[in-house]
Amino acid sequence: MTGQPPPVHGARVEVVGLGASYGRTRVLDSVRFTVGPGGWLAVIGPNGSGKSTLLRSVLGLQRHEGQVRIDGVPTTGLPRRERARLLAYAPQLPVLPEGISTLEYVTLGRTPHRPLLAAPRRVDREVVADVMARLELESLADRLVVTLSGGEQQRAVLARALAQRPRVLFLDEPTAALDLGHAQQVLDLLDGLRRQDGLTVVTTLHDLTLAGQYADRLTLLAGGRVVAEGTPAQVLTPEILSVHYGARAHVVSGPDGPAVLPVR
Ligand SMILES: Nc1ncnc2c1ncn2[C@@H]1O[C@H](COP(=O)(O)OP(=O)(O)OP(=O)(O)O)[C@@H](O)[C@H]1O
Repeated sequence: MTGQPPPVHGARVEVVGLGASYGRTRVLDSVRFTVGPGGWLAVIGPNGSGKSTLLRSVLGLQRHEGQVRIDGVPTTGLPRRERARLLAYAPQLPVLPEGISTLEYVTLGRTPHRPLLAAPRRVDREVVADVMARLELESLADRLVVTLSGGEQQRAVLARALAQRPRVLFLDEPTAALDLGHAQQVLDLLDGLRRQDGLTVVTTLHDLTLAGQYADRLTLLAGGRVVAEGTPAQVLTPEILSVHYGARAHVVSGPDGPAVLPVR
């Protein structure tokens, strides 16, 4: 492990009246949530409920209505570079560039912080080395990033987002391609960053047990609307899972939050 990079401080994210459509099909309506510095909000919901569209809208990557404020400042007025210094995003299905190494790919995360076309500075190299060590990517540094396995690519995408040293991190299904140990490693890393540095974390998560054990608030989307929100224990109930997922499940409470056990 290398020396600690300078700390970042999380920001408050407020989303009000968010709506989005694809053509004439409305996929998000009147969505609102707030997450404070150091908070971890997991957006959950069945397939097609609008989770990815919500993240993309909040990041300004998608046409939408409504307002997104970071520390009270509407993001619509923020220059793109300033927005990239505040907010980082790891998409569910990233398109990785051909012909560049994993190290070069992760270093792209430093772009918003350094002068255009300038070579990486010492601080950039230190931040990149730190996140690559934390995500066990050092031995893959020289491999073409497109040749990594699915789970290795997912860790590289997360490393690039962390190298950005954002104040808010948006992750779409960050553990989808990871085995259980690597999923816990990534979630523990995020948990450490939010507790130590106050990084604000917003993730979508299909694994409801992991969502319940790591996030401090859950927002449940169904049909593009918020149908439940609160602490994991408030949202992860057998009734809510039955109504909105059509799922049969027991919910077992544990010291780190509820665990969802599917019932045959
Ligand atoms: N580019 C698009 N054009 C048309 N419809 C789209 C497009 N992208 C998404 N949709 C639709 O919008 C709805 C919400 O999709 P979205 O990907 O946001 O859901 P999700 O909750 O992230 O789903 P999943 O859990 O399956 O990843 C779905 O009905 C989807 O089919």
